[in-house]
Amino acid sequence: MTRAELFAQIQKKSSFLCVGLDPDLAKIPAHLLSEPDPIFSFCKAIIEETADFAVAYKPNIAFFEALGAKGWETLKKVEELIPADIFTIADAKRGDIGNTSKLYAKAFFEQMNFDSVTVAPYMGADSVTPFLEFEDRWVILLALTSNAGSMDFQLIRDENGKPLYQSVLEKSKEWGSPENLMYVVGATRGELIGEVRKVAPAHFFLVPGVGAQGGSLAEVAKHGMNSHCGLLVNSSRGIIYASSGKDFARIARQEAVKLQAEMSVLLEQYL
Ligand SMILES: O=C(O)c1cc(=O)[nH]c(=O)n1[C@@H]1O[C@H](COP(=O)(O)O)[C@@H](O)[C@H]1O
Repeated sequence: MTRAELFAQIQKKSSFLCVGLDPDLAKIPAHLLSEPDPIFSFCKAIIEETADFAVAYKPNIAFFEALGAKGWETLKKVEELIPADIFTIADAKRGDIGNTSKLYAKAFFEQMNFDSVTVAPYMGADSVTPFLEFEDRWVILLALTSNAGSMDFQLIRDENGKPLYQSVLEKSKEWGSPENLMYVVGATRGELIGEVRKVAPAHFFLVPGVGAQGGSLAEVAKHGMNSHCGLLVNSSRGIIYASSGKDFARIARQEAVKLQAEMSVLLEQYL
């Protein structure tokens, strides 16, 4: 999917919601456990109920990989089920020496048909650029993550006072463009989102951390929105586990509607 197509979807749905698919056998409603593929049944119901309000889905690969070979089959079926006009993110946080990254890219862009994959920047240019060689496919590079451990490295300052995440942004902008490179910026980072925006004015940000991790959607929009919206805000547990009963999909839909309604107001305000 191109940047223009993604923006068109955002405008059409008045939404920049990414629904995170983090399906855990220990958390999905008990009545699904007797189904032949409980994780698929769960994701299918969530997708069917939320697709009108979401512009992206982000299956977190760990939740599928943990189930072994069957998990990979389920992941492929889930990816194929997502409507073609919705952006797909393989949240795999990959990155390795060049020839290995190339095969990671093939796994997600050829074996499966994801629009994008999350990638860690730590190993540098040759670990990231193989993912950028696929037409209309995207790298979503970890910049400033939502977790407490992000302080350990990402906020370390160099001798000029520049934090490491800023060096990651500046360097990686040479590898791709706003047409094929996004950044992960955690919703829990408040006004720092504005600092990231200064360095990357045109790029999309994938923003996890609203809902279960406590980030504020209004703050994210205030500091992060650009003229093409420039934001995909993810919520996983806050939507998919809003109910553990037989009504889980309907309640997930309600949570998605709530976020979309808030996003619609923010789009009116800032675009
Ligand atoms: O790359 C990510 O998606 C990611 C980056 C980050 O900084 N923080 C973060 O929480 N995530 C992912 O975003 C999702 C957040 O889930 P919830 O906290 O349940 O909404 C999980 O799949 C995380 O792995």
